[in-house]
Amino acid sequence: MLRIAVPNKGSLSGPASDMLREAGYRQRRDTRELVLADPDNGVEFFFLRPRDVAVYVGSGTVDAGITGRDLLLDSGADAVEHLPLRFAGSTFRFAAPAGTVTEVSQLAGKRIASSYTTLVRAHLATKGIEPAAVVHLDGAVESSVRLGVADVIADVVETGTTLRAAGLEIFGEPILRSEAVLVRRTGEEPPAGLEVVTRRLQGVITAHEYVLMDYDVPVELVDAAVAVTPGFESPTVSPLHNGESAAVRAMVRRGDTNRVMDALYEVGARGIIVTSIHACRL
Ligand SMILES: Nc1ncnc2c1ncn2[C@@H]1O[C@H](COP(=O)(O)OP(=O)(O)OP(=O)(O)O)[C@@H](O)[C@H]1O
Ligand SMILES: O=P(O)(O)OC[C@H]1O[C@H](OP(=O)(O)OP(=O)(O)O)[C@H](O)[C@@H]1O
Ligand SMILES: [Mg+2]
Repeated sequence: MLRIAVPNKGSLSGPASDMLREAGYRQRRDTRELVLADPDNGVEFFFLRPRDVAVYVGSGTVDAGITGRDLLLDSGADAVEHLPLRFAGSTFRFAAPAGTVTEVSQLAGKRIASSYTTLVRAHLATKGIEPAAVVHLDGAVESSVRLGVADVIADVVETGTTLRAAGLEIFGEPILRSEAVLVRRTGEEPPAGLEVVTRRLQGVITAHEYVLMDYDVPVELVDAAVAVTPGFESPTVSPLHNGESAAVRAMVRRGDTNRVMDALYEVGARGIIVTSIHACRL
């Protein structure tokens, strides 16, 4: 059976299990369950700390796992990104009290607190900057400056709410753009069975990111309408019974739905209907 590590806690845990469930896999009902077999699909899930997932994958004790790109890079484990999963998006950034440190070059000689110290050290090394110290903290890193443990932090930023509440401001370019990722062991062929898991997860991502759009358009306007909705490969165009119009079906990015409907209406399409995709395999 393919062994897959899944975060047992934290912000990745819920969405990771939801995604696997949507891909047709059994997921645990009780958060105290540590292992769950899904024999029908030939997979066994191990619920592990998100920070440890890449370590298990790198050691070869599990075949693949879901973690954050930031956690993967910080772990230094022999694991590589296999598939970005498009949830838990965040940036990893430096921040300091307003006006104190405003450029990365000013980090020389400063104390920097983070839960991702390997990542921070590696980043500073590429810039040739030597800090006074890189202080490892487990969490609530935003409080470290006020409490006098550090001058600057490097932390996960999603909305920026936590930073603002702590009176901190980001500076410099993002150190990293992170999201949840499926990881596998470095330098090995993907293990047997991972291809099916990958295709299923890709199907879930596509079903979330795209909608199906149907519309009717006079035959002489089909080319203009199809230019607005080119679809994945090419849209399906079927003749209507009246012989004057065609029915068109195409996949459209969910975020573009209303702009595309406006454009189609302008072209002359009518009866535009948008449907969510429940599942797909491209
Ligand atoms: N607010 C957030 N938005 C998006 N991703 C986040 C957020 N907070 C943490 N993450 C991501 O979650 C992963 C860290 O998971 P981890 O469980 O260690 O911390 P957590 O989600 O902050 O949970 P906790 O602090 O409760 O242990 C990283 O990949 C990080 O980028
Ligand atoms: O930009 P925001 O939307 O505010 O989100 C980012 C915050 O969310 C996470 O914190 P969490 O609540 O998990 O606490 P932690 O620092 O103890 O991990 C992360 O570590 C940041 O602190
Ligand atoms: Mg956290």
